[in-house]
Amino acid sequence: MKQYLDLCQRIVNEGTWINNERTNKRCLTVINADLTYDVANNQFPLVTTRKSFWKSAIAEIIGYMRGYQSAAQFRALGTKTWDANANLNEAWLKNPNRKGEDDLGLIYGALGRAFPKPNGGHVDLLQGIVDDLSKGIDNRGEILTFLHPGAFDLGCLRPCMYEHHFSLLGDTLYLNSTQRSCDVPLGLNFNMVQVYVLLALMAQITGKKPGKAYHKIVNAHIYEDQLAPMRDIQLKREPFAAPQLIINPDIKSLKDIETWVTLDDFEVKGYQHHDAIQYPFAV
Ligand SMILES: Nc1nc(=O)c2c([nH]1)NC[C@@H]1CN(c3ccc(C(=O)N[C@@H](CCC(=O)O)C(=O)O)cc3)CN21
Ligand SMILES: O=c1ccn([C@H]2C[C@H](O)[C@@H](COP(=O)(O)O)O2)c(=O)[nH]1
Repeated sequence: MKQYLDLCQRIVNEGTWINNERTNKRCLTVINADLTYDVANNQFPLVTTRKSFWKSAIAEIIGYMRGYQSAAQFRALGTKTWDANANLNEAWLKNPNRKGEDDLGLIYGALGRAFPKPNGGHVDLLQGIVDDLSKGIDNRGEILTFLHPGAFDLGCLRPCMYEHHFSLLGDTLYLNSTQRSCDVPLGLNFNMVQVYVLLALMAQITGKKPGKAYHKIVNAHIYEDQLAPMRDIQLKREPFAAPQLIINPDIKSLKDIETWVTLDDFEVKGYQHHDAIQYPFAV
């Protein structure tokens, strides 16, 4: 939590104003941030200086692991966070590749579960990594990537957290996640949870111990209409201790995640937080 608040404060103190054409908003921006999550000791990185809707964040990462391509699938799992990008994003609405209401196109898991091969066919990157790690194999390239520059016009948004690289040291699983663009008040609140849960879940289904997760962010920004509540409300609050995440131990395979897991399989213990703050969302 401290590292999150330090990043927010750093943007407020040292950020540069950059005009963003896609959203037509200015962003106070810094380049490069590195966050670390201690999954081994269950230090769940949940923001405590406002109420966090962590279930939505977990729904998103499960949707990515399942290869979802529609905002309706995300809603059925328990989050509305993809509705605006599917149905209100001007550029996507005009794009002839959009297949109607709720379509997101080739985003995140839709690529990671069926990455097109240059010579035809697809590779299921996530299944390959799960198979290797379960056998104790780390080929120094256990990379789940959602980034395919040739597919940018086939989806509503380029992936923000675009790569997750898993590593084994003995029985301990590590994760390095990379994010190209980060909406710190809204998106990062979720992305920290997702990096943590991805390592915790992958360790659980491959029979490994979770170690640390390292989260690299390149462009970290606060939109102009988010600055006042961040600077004058959220940053004035004292954080509480980190809560703990409990994951249903019956989740034992990727098939389980694909078929029956719901948000009821996740519980947060000891979550003490300040009041909610509603930040504006830039589409
Ligand atoms: N500008 C922008 N920021 C983002 O963080 C973002 C995008 N666009 N587009 C794609 C996804 C969608 N994500 C979202 C979308 C909405 C919320 C949001 O509204 N969060 C509220 C309430 C969530 C809820 O009630 O479930 C929050 O207070 O955290 C968060 C992340 C993250 N991504
Ligand atoms: O997981 C996510 C997804 C999106 N974001 C934010 C980062 C940016 O503010 C926008 C995406 O806009 P681009 O113009 O494509 O960079 O969404 C996030 O923080 N986390």
